[in-house]
Amino acid sequence: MLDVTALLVAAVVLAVTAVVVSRRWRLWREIDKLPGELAIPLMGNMYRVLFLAREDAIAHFDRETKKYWPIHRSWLGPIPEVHISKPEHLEKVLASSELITKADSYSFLHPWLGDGLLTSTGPKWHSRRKLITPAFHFSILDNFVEVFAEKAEVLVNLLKTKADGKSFDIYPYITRCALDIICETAMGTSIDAQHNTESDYVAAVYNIAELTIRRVMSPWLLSDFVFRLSPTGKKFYRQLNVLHGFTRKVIQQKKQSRKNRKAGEKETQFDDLGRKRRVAFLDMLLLETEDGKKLTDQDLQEEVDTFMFEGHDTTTVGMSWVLILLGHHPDVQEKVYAELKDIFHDDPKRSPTMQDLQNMKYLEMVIKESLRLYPSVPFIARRATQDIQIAGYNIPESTTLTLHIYHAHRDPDHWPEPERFDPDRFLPDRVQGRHPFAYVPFSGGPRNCIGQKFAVLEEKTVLSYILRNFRVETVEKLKDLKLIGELVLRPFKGVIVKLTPR
Ligand code: HEM
Repeated sequence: MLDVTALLVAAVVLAVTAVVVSRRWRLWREIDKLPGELAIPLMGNMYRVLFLAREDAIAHFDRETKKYWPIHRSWLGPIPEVHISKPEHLEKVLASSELITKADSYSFLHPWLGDGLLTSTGPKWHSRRKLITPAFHFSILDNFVEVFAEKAEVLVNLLKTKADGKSFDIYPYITRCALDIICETAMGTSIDAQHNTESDYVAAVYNIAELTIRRVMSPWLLSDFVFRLSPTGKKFYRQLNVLHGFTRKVIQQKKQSRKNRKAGEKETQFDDLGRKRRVAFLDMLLLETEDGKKLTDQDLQEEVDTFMFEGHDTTTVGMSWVLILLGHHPDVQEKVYAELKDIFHDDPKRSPTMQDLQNMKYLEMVIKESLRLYPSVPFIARRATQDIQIAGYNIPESTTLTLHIYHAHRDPDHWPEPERFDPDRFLPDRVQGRHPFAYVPFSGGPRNCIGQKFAVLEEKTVLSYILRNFRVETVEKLKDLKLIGELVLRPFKGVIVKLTPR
């Protein structure tokens, strides 16, 4: 009897092994038809990046992508990854309503963002996206212009103390301004990060991104068990408690105040600081919840945390690159200034209205060209949930598809002289006829960025404040800047500028 059982177990183990091996064999055979560097068993191509300095990684990926242009493969240990850079090939993935599942690497964001809009997939993502889309309606964004302006004014006042022609890193100033903006618009709460630089919450937002990156770059921290026990993991979870504790508290307070209002308690038109009350994304989500579309506290927290994550680093680097590029191109900076003078001629100190922001046509072209050359999110990744044919190759299910937004924006077939900064590329007649996936800083298709209009309005407001008040110069040459593309694309050594008052 024992022999029969043992035989059966052995047969099952053999059959399962045969299926796994044949699947791996097929995967390996298909993937290795694509060009790419020599891969070694188990390690794949990781040997090429393991000892690479952080600031050299982008240059390395750039060389590799150009060498095998327009498509190549690499192996992250046993995991195959296909790199896609041509707009026509990006379209195949991004436009698909099937290929909407994020790559496994996004699981590093799970402890922080849970299964929110950025990381979820399938029916959960569909229903969330439908629910959240109205929160980004134009009328809601209109109510945020005042917030953008209020925070930008604080920024300009702080920068006045630095505008002595000496160089300094403007990046932390812009980060704190963007943090103030997203806190107020997402949660309706003011942390005043710009004055309160020592706040636990502000430090936690900073640290959590840094610790997430440290984990991604350290293969020995991949396992949750090991990570939790490591010093990096312990620090990570301490910071996570601060972040989640804060958002949880804000959600509870908002819910309570809505309950009080329903119970007949009259809410004043003004908040504790004497400012007119504004609607935040969280209010919109709570409204949806009261309309019967149930979102648990956990769901609300995931979405608020996702806005906090996606909504400040991305715009910070976006604005930083505009300042760097304008520092290198004083002629373009003067054209932007002339446009701003034209708009605000009656009162140089006036806060912008939505109409003013819409009139900043040239600044918008500058922002777009800057996002072309330096897209805030240079690479995104999906998991192939089915076989897919690209450039004559069959890419099997379960492969990681890494989409190089950075390289699509430099494809010489679509962008003549791709390295040249030229905002006129976005003149209406030059945009016409361009491939729809040649320019995708906000991704494209069904999983594009829900916050893109918000981002451009915020950037226009803050940049217009800075440029109305200061002339910006840069110190380092563009070609000497080393980039890092961890979560967002930024200059490794900060954004060093000189400001002089206008
Ligand atoms: C210049 C600024 C920004 C850039 C360049 C940018 C870029 C992107 C990109 C490339 C994606 C796709 C990510 C992926 O597929 O992995 C994305 C998704 C997303 N972005 Fe943005 N983003 C910006 C600002 C914002 C802001 C301000 C918010 C919120 C207030 C926001 C919220 C989101 C969300 C929630 C998603 C996930 C959408 C979904 O999957 O349905 N983003 N963004």
